[in-house]
Amino acid sequence: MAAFSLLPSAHIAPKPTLHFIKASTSDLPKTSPSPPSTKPQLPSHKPHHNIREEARLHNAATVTTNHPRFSAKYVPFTSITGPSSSDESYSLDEIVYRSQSGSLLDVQHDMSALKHFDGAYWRNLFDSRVGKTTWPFGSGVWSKKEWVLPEIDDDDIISAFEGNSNLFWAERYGKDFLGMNDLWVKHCGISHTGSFKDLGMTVLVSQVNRLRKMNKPVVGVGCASTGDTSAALSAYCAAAGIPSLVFLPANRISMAQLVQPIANGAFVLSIDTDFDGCMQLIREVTAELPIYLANSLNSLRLEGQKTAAIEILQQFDWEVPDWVIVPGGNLGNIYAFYKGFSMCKELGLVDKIPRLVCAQAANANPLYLYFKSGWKDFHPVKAKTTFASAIQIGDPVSIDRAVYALKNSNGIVEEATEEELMDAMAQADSTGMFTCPHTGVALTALNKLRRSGVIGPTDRTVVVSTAHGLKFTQSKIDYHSKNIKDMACRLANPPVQVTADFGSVMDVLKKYLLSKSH
Ligand SMILES: Cc1ncc(COP(=O)(O)O)c(C=O)c1O
Ligand SMILES: N[C@@H](CCOP(=O)(O)O)C(=O)O
Repeated sequence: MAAFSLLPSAHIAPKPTLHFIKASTSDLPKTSPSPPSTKPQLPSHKPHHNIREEARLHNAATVTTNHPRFSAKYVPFTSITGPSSSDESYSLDEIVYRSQSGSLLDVQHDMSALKHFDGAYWRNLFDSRVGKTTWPFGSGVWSKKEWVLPEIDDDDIISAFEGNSNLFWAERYGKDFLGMNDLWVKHCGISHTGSFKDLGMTVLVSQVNRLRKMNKPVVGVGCASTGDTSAALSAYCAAAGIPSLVFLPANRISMAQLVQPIANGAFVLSIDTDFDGCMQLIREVTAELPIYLANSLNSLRLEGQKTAAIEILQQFDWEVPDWVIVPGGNLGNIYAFYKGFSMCKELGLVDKIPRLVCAQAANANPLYLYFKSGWKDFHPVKAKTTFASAIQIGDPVSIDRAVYALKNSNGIVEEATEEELMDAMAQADSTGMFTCPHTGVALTALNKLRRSGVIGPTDRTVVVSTAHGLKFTQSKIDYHSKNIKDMACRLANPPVQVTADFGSVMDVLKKYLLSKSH
């Protein structure tokens, strides 16, 4: 059989007023459970406003009221304390990525202001915004604006109405392969640029837009990338008219990922090193030049990414799943999920959080090794080539965030070999999905935990699918052509070559139908 290699390889309990800001009448606290309307009522003789103008008019028609002032700031973060309550803090309008001691930063919200409203209020508010086109709340991220970037002007937001992604009931996959009846796949890759990175990038680029309007020294925005961060950055910057610069490890990302920033007009550097080398370079460059850092070292990104967790709860009508499994590389996303779930608990939308599983490729597994050591020894690794190329990362910048998230969610770390992740991806595809290899890593983790009995048959489990399978077609072609060294590719389903005559076609069809009849 010839191989088919096509390509080169609310009810509001009023509380004492804190600060006062201008808020629209529709945002006034209500004593009834109904959430505020998010749709401005415009005079009928003004039908030609676009949604951004509608929001502008709506915000202009505001009154001063006893609405608490929501705010957020950067604070130092460590794996032991999490976000610190020390005196060190920075405005989100400062350009800062690390604390004085060199630790990570976290965006800390004024929780006492948010607690001015109860859980029912927030649930109703968020639910009221789903499925609308109201600017900016039609976005799954900005529908949670008060918890994301509360102080940004709606007019400064750059959004592609990202989020609101499908939570897919994996009925057949769960039943046939895992004996599970409540398995779900959160398709974060069915998104504007084909990965979950859109969720964070809308926040980061919106804040950059605001900083530039404030005349802060930001000439462009840059990132190191294994392909998805760069795609999202270049798309959002292109939409905003802001220059973007991307550092890519040469020959280590898929063709589809490479073409995304090129098409969106980014300044693309293909560098002869791996992702960790690119990350080091972009950190040095952004320390010297007026280029804003867009990697998840910048905690703004995680504010957007955390909304996927809130969205999962919302999609389950605010019931908490037992498990959420997330593939991990630079390790920002596992913390983002933890933060989203934790905020929902702290603000009374739910009463617990799920157990988190972070899944790594065995070829790039520093977190897994750390976990297995009982959190004793962390050592960066030299990441080896993996089909899950977007997580080929050996020295994750968010290691401390991941450790904190896992320790505080009774979490687990699992790993997947190349064969395991490719088989899992093919198996999921055979039940109607079209997954990426990183989702294959997460599915392998599920498989292992299910077989060892850690995850039970009726446990409600969500696997986070982080990118669209269409970005990784070459790996699927290689698999289904059985064109991978030292891999059985046991689920390969290559096309059958047949001559163009009725008899030959009938022969192969009969053989196929026979094989299906028992
Ligand atoms: C498709 C995909 N899945 C998973 C990840 C891992 O996310 P994180 O780096 O936040 O751990 C990335 C990027 O790193 C990615 O691009
Ligand atoms: N997979 C990422 C790697 C960088 O992660 P980030 O979240 O720190 O930007 C990518 O697509 O580049």
